[in-house]
Amino acid sequence: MKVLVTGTTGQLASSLIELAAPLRDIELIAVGRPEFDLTQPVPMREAIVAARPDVVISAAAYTAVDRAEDEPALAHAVNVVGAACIAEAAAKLGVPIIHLSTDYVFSGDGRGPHREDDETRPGTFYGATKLEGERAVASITPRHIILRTSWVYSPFGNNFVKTMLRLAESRDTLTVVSDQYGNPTSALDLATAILEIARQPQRDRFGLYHLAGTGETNWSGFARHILAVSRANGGPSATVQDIASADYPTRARRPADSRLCTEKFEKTFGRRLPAWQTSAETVVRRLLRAGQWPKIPEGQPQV
Ligand SMILES: NC(=O)C1=CN([C@@H]2O[C@H](COP(=O)(O)OP(=O)(O)OC[C@H]3O[C@@H](n4cnc5c(N)ncnc54)[C@H](OP(=O)(O)O)[C@@H]3O)[C@@H](O)[C@H]2O)C=CC1
Ligand SMILES: Cc1cn([C@H]2C[C@H](O)[C@@H](COP(=O)(O)OP(=O)(O)O[C@H]3O[C@@H](C)C(=O)[C@@H](O)[C@H]3O)O2)c(=O)[nH]c1=O
Ligand SMILES: [Mg+2]
Repeated sequence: MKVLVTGTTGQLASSLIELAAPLRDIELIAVGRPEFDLTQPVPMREAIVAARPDVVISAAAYTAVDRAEDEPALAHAVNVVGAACIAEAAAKLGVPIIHLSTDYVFSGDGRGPHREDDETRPGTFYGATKLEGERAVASITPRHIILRTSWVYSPFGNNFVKTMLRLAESRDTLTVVSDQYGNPTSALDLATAILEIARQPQRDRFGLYHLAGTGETNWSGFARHILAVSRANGGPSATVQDIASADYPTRARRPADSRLCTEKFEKTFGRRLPAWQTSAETVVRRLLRAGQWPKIPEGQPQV
């Protein structure tokens, strides 16, 4: 079968490309920049229609959480208008779309784990555009599987794991917020589950689901685990000091508790993602082997 993913260098797109490469039954096509830009979504939509995939995975998004506060129009163009255009292509072909969304649709002021029908109230512009994007996709085609995931890391692109390894190279102590709770998710685990869903006939499984790594932590707990694994494998290490969000000012205010309840996904699809600690260990070890943890994300404070 032919599976099309939007985005070419994103964490999830890269994971899908890597995992699908050896599979005989899946031909994976990635569409994205520089050829196609979601701010000009019509050519992208037409290219998708012309490619005639059996399923579309809508993974590309504007993901710079802080920068989105200052570039609301761009974030909206990509996450809402762009996502809608991708859904139009899937609708025109009559094929399912698997669209990715985020835990940041929740304000995080209430207690998690959040269920799919819990009240959404994004506190960031990124979260607001992702929520509007979900709604646009759902209104355009009933054949949608919307997956809200969280705290994604991988050997690819920019992410918190790479940032921690990078900072630990030059510092003895890292200060990391300990009052924001969530579920770290490996993009490779996510991609594995998505390819499995893509293979199955969808029928009555369309809808909205939460899908994230099993177990929960806060950012400092995540950092501590990353650096413990790194240290044990001869990589950079540092002491992690807990701080409050108030002591780590950022342009966008992150949710305090955006933990996701993944029960609905488990009941419907009969699987859950591995424990976040196990998957994080796999990714850290792989990064250490490759000697790679480049680039602190643009627009992020580099304390
Ligand atoms: N990262 C995270 O922590 C989380 C992500 N998600 C969601 O999961 C999905 C996948 O995220 P992830 O793989 O981590 O994202 P990344 O930030 O790693 O990658 C984003 C992708 O979107 C593409 N993109 C951004 N702007 C445009 C544009 N104007 N035109 C075309 N493509 C564009 C990028 O393209 P290019 O390759 O050209 O840079 C890149 O391929 C997204 O929908 C995201 O909202 C949900 C929860 C957590
Ligand atoms: C680098 C760093 C970050 N932090 C804090 C800032 C923030 O509250 C938290 C996480 O930082 P980041 O900027 O890496 O994470 P952030 O960009 O907010 O990650 C989010 O990205 C989007 C795309 C999503 O959809 C979310 O699920 C989530 O993964 O850690 C520290 O406390 N110390 C540090 O040294
Ligand atoms: Mg970030």
